[in-house]
Amino acid sequence: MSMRTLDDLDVKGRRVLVRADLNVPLDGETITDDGRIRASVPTIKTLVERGAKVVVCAHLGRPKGQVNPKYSLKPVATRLGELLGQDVAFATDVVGDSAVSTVEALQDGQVALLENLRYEPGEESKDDAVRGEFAAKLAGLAELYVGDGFGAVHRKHASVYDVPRLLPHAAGGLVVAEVEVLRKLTEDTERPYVVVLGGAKVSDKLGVIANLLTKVDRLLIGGGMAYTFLKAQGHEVGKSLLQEDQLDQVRGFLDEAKRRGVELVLPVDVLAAVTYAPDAEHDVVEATAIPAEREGLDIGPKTRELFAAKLADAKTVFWNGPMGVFEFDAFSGGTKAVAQALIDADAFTVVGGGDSAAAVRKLGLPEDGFSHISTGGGASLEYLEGKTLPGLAALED
Ligand SMILES: Nc1ncnc2c1ncn2[C@@H]1O[C@H](COP(=O)(O)OP(=O)(O)O)[C@@H](O)[C@H]1O
Ligand SMILES: O=C(OP(=O)(O)O)[C@H](O)COP(=O)(O)O
Repeated sequence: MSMRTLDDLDVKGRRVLVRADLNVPLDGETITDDGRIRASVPTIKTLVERGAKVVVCAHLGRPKGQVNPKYSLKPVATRLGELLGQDVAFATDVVGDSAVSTVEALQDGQVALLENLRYEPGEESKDDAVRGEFAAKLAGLAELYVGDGFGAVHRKHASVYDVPRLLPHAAGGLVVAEVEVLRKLTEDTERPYVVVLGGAKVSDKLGVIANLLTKVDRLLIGGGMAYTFLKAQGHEVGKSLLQEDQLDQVRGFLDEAKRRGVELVLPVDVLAAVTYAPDAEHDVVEATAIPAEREGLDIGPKTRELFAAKLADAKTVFWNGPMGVFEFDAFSGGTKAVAQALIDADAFTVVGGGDSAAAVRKLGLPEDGFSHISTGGGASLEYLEGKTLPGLAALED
């Protein structure tokens, strides 16, 4: 795949729309981890230094086509300004009057951020015409496009897929760097190759498993992902996260893993809590005996040891998705144990995903203990499957 880079665009004095992934965790209006904003800074800085008028666009959370102040990018504009060392003008809509006037007021070397793309139903629409109409408005704000939101390149969304078809475009430095590392993971995979999956985006990420089973030697499943597997094996999971409509699919994965000789490793014990809260009363229980009124919020001590043992001899590891609700200290031990096992392994180790990367930082683990920390979880997983990602295909020459 060949993608044009920033060096192929003459940006001086021109309005450049940068699609970034600024989907950071928030506690109210406080950004709890700014990793994705930091990762977006080098491309924006390069454009500023080259005299572009930089129009950044991004999504935050999943507001589903509705304006919802809870998902405003305003706090992100402030943080981006601090990191860039210059003001970032904030447009209070995406393609409306505020966006148009904010962009028109930009001088060379200045930066603006548009409000959350996902306030607009056109951004994520499955209808090509609806998406196309919104894409045309967004493209109308700029003369050039830079795709740098690696964490969203697996989404066939207007800002990711359609806009680069309407404007001269290039890949930003973050996308180029991420693809380079992931390509290495697919091209020289030293074995054993172990993938660890967890997190909460269960329905999204179950889809990658069928394909991963053809590539990996071991698949360790923890986090919110594990309970659909335990239930598929016939165990009750109480109030734990569950994707009831995908149980048949998961039974298929269990059979397929057996047929292929892939070790699919599930939790043997969990921390079962009475409620979803930082100070929730909880006990360690067998994964096969979760009480009806409890929910599993972390993997238990035996599982931590089991997963560490399954990672000890790995030569290549990809990990996406926390093993538990790491945001609550009482349920962060499983994630910490798995992260430590990656650090200890003599392997090429890649961590991917906004929350997984945030967890590494929150838990005080050394970022240089991993070969690479990717900004994209779902995007990395789909790349590893060998899929063509819409946002990368759109950037190809
Ligand atoms: N057992 C669990 N029950 C509920 N939520 C969980 C559980 N384990 C992990 N999570 C949540 O998963 C979220 C991260 O999931 P996800 O978005 O899939 O990861 P990433 O952003 O790294 O790709 C975290 O907010 C974490 O609290
Ligand atoms: O957080 C993201 O992905 P990730 O959790 O898979 O790393 C990206 O910003 C994409 O967000 P989405 O999964 O709501 O499309």
